[in-house]
Amino acid sequence: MSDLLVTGARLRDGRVVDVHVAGGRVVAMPEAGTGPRPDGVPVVDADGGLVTEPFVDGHLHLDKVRTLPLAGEAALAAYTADGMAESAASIDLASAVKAHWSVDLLLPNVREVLALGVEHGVLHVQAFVDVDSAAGLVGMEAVLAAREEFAGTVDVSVVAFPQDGVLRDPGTAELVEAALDLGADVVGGIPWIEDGEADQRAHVQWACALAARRGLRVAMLTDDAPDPAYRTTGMLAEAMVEHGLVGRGVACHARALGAYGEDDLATVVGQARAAGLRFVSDPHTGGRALPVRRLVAEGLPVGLGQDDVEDAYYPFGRHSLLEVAFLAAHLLEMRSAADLETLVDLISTSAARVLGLADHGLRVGGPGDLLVHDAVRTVDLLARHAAPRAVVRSGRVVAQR
Ligand SMILES: O=c1cc[nH]c(=O)[nH]1
Repeated sequence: MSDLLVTGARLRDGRVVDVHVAGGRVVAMPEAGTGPRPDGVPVVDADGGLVTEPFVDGHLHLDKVRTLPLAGEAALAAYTADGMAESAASIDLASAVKAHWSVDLLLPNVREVLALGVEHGVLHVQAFVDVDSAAGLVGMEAVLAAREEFAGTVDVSVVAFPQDGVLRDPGTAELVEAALDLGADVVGGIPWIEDGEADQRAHVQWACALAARRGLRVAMLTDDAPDPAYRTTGMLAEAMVEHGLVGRGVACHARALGAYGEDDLATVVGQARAAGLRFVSDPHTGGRALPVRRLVAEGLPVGLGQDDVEDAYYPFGRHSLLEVAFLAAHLLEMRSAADLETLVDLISTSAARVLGLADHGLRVGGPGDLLVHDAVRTVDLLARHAAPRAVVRSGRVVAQR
């Protein structure tokens, strides 16, 4: 909990202020150069550059980061990903390499990618961690250890994620319970990969009942294929209402919604609103994306996520949410001035709403967490998608260029 003065900070609404942080909280934001200058307090001069909230990664498979070398050439060959077959191929490949997993193998990768995120201003992560018959609790142990190491700098919300299904992979339900006992804080799900609608519904019901019983949130990968026959996003919304989880659920990917006709899409939007369902899209890692612009216009909370970093699903990734937003500007056709502001919201304030982060936001009384950028205009922030000049957590500079 430190004191800091950030001078010449350009806010996204155009005001240029000095940000005074005391005891790790923002205590004043007067017009630049007008407030008292406290003695002996470290100063970061933003010099008229944009200052934003920290970035929030709503969806990262943190256990798998940098495991692409294990999957090898076969994974590269499967990267044509735009459909059901390819996505399923990635799941099978990623599953096969788990036989080689150990905490010693995974933990250095997890650390490196969290540290890379800090350099890029990512201070909140919703981490999906496989718990299934192939991985057991190995990935969970590695990620929980890293969460401990980064406490105070990065907040990692850990999802116990049954990557290979619950009905398809017997024993997984028990492993998810064990992961929650170890310290995972969100019940995960991937209903769309179960065999047929009845099993998909049973998967959603199991996860929501478990979350309700333990007083937790749910976060699921729904309908991760461009096939309008998939219906698990609506199933999730309905089950959230049924189990008293209103406002406590996140659907990631939901790519099938991009293939729905207007009537079906309107139905899911209505169900999501009633359930307080939030969305995370990662348009760069796969084919046809969730209709983000439409969901934002409907007032539903949406965030973007990195999804994967150098694994069987995606060969790139620097854990840079500005890079993700830059790619989304192309893939979602969002390049007007208003769209660019929305994209920055999707990796900061709006993503914080998706994860239910109460203590996020650059304001007097808020946390002393902020990013100082070189860019002066939002368009330059996205065009350069560079690491921030300074990354500040609770008034402490945790990364600097
Ligand atoms: O199911 C999925 C999709 C993307 N990345 C994963 O790790 N799993």
